[in-house]
Amino acid sequence: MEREVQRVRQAFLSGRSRPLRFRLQQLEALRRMVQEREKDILAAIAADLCKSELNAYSQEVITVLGEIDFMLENLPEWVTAKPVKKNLLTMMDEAYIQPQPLGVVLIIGAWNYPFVLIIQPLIGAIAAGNAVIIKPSELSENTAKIVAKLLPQYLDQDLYVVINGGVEETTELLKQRFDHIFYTGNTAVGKIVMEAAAKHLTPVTLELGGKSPCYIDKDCDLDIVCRRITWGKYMNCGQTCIAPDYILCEASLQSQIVWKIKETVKEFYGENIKESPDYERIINLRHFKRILSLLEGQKIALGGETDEATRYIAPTVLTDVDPKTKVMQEEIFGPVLPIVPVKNVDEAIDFINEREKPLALYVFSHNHKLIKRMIDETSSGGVTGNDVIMHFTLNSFPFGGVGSSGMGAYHGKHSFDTFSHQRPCLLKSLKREGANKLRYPPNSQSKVDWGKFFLLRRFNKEKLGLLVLTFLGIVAAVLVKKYQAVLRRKALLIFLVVHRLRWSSKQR
Ligand SMILES: NC(=O)c1ccc[n+]([C@@H]2O[C@H](COP(=O)([O-])OP(=O)(O)OC[C@H]3O[C@@H](n4cnc5c(N)ncnc54)[C@H](O)[C@@H]3O)[C@@H](O)[C@H]2O)c1
Ligand SMILES: CCCCCCCCCCCCCCCC=O
Repeated sequence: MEREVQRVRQAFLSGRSRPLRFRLQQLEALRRMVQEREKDILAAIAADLCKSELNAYSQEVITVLGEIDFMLENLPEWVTAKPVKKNLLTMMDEAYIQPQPLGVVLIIGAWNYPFVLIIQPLIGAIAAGNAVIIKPSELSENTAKIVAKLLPQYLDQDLYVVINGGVEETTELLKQRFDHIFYTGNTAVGKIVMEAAAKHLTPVTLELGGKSPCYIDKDCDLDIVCRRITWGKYMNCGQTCIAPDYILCEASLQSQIVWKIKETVKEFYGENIKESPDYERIINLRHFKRILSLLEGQKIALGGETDEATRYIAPTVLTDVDPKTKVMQEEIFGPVLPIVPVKNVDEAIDFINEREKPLALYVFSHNHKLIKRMIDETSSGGVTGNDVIMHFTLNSFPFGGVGSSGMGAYHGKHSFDTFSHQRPCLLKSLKREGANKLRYPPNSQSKVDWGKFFLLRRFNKEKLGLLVLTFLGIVAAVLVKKYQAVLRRKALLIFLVVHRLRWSSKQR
C-alpha cells in the first residue's frame, strides 16, 4: 500500500498533472470512457443494485457527463490567478491568488450510487491538478471492478489509481499520508477517517448522512407533494443519502398522505412492484435485516411486504410514529417512511432543531413565508422547497452536510475549490526600500503612526477620487521617461504626507 501511494506521489511530483492542457485532456478522456464503455458501466451498477440501466443512466451517468462538461467549459477561467485588492503598503506590488493542486487525494466511495460518488469527486480532483487514489465501496463490487478495469485504459496510470478492498485495505490505506481525504459514507466511519487523517494533519471532506426531515404544511397541494416525496423516497429503494427520511405534519393529514402515496406507488411501479424495472433491492442481507428491525412495533399503513431471498422491501409508510422508537433514532436508508405528527410549524422546527443537523431538509407549502421561516430557523446541508432531491442536480450549489451530516462540499466550482489550495502571492520589487524602512527596527511612535495610517486608514468615495487623481499623476510621471522613478516617488510622497497631516489633525 505504502509503495502504491508513493508511486502516485512520485507521479504528482513529476508535475505533469498541473498544466491546464493536461487536466482538460484527462477530463476529455474520462468523458470518452463513460461514453464508449457506457454499457459496461450501466451493467455493473445494475448488477450491484438491481437497477434498470435506464435508471442507472439517469441517476448516475447523466450527472457525471454534466459535471465533466461543466468543468471543461469553466476550468480555463478557474485556474487563472485572480488579482486582489491591495492596501497602501502594497499598492505598488503584484498581489493575486493562485489556485494550486493539493497533491495526492484519497477518495473513498459509498455503495449506494457507486459510480457517481467516486467519479464526481475524481473530476474535481483532476480539474484541480491533483493525483488521486480511489477506493470504491466493496459492497458494490461490480462497479468497483469495472472502474478499476476501465480507468487505467483511459487515464494516466500513475496519477489516477484505483485500489479495491474492504475495511482491512481501507484501514491500511488510511495510515498513509495524503494531502486531502474525500470520504462518502456513514457518520461512524467518517469519525474513523477523520481520526486517521488527523495523524498527518490531512484535511478532510466528509460526505455523511443523517435523517433528512420533510415538513408538509396543510396549505399545499397534497397530490403533487405526495408524488414528489414518493419519487425521492423510493428511488434506489430508499438508499439515497438525501432521501426524505421521515415526514412531519399535522395528525389530520396522515390518512390523506398515506392514500396519495399508495396511489402514486401504483402509478410508478404498477400493481406488482416486484416486477417493476424501476424498483431496486436492498444492497445486502445485513442492511435488509437492519431495515426490517425498524418496523417492529410500528403501525404499517402501507407496504411492509418483504422477501429475504431477493432482499425486497415494499414501499412502506408508518403512521403515528413515536419519536422515541428505533426508526426515529437512526438513518433509515431504505424504503420505509415514518410519519410523525406535530401540532404546527413551530413544533416541527423545534423537532428538527432538537436533533442532529440533517443532510437535507424539505418543506412543502403554498406559503412562501413559511418555507423561508423554516430555512431561517433550522440548519441542514441543503434545502429544497416544494420538492425533494433536486438541489443535488444543480452544480452551482455546494453539495455537502453540516454538523454530523458532514463537512466540506463539492460539485462544480466547489469541487475545484475543495481540491485546490488558494495560494496568496505577493510579489514585491527589490526597489522602493524607503517605504519599507517603516517596519524595520528601531521602532518609534512616528513609525507606528505611519503604520496606522497605511494599514488602518479607510478611504471614503471622495477620498478615493483623490487617490485616483494622484495615481493619474503617477501615471503621467511614468510617461516622462527620464524622471520616471523620481516623479513617481515624489507624487506618492506628497500624497501620503498631505493625507497623513490631514488625518493626524483630525485625530487630535
Ligand atoms: N453525503 C453524501 O453525499 C452521501 C452519499 C452517499 C451515502 N452517504 C451516506 O453513507 C451512508 C451509507 O454508506 P455506507 O457507510 O453504508 O457505505 P459503505 O459501507 O460503502 O462505506 C463507505 C466506505 O467506507 C469504507 N469503510 C467501511 N468501514 C470502514 C472502516 N471501519 N474503516 C475504514 N473504512 C471503512 C468502505 O470500504 C467504503 O469505501 C449513509 O449514511 C448515507 O447517508 C452520504
Ligand atoms: C430522466 C430524468 C433525469 C432526472 C434526474 C434526476 C436526478 C436524480 C439524481 C439522484 C442522485 C442522487 C445521488 C445522491 C447521493 C447520495 O446518496
